[in-house]
Amino acid sequence: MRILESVLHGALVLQSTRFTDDRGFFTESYNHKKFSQLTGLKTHFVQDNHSRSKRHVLRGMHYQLRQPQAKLVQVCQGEVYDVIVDMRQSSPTFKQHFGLRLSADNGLALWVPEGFAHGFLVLSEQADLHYKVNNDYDPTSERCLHWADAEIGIAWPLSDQPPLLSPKDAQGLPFDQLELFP
Ligand SMILES: Cc1cn([C@H]2C[C@H](O)[C@@H](COP(=O)(O)OP(=O)(O)O[C@H]3O[C@H](C)C(=O)[C@H](O)[C@H]3O)O2)c(=O)[nH]c1=O
Repeated sequence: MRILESVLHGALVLQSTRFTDDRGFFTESYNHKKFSQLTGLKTHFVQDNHSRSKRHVLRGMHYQLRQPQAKLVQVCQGEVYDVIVDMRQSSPTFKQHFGLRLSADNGLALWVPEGFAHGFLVLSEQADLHYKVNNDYDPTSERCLHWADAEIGIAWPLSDQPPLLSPKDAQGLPFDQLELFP
């Protein structure tokens, strides 16, 4: 695994190392020692998440206020447009967002520190997201930034179809109504 670029304050785009042969490929999707040496981070992941979504699904933009989660996000099937928004008032990139295509083919991973809202739009027939988090799920402190918030202005690669949203995400709040991180 290597760092491709640093995006927003503290977030990283990583490239996994693939050992390809006639059968296909092998990759260490996560190696604690190599990740720590590469990033200098002392991260203890407590939960692995796996979500499967069909084309046009948009999940997000979510964050947990009281138990903020850092995430290491990868796609192991299909392709998504993955987006993070910096919700940390003290950050030099506060209110800025970054998006990229994560796919089973490109083998990219996104390191998302605590304090970011996270979401994605599915671009393939189906997409499986695998991501590690370093804090427990806390639905009582979960907040949802509306995916189309005009102040943030995410340029989603939408098709002619509107995104498929959960009722929760359809009721996401505007940025100026959300509690933020210090
Ligand atoms: C996140 C989570 C959910 N759940 C249960 C709660 C619901 O019964 C069901 C679906 O939850 P939800 O609709 O919140 O799932 P997503 O819309 O994929 O939420 C995630 O979407 C964005 C992309 C994120 O980065 C977060 O990890 C997370 O908020 O799974 C759990 O049991 N544990 C969990 O950690």
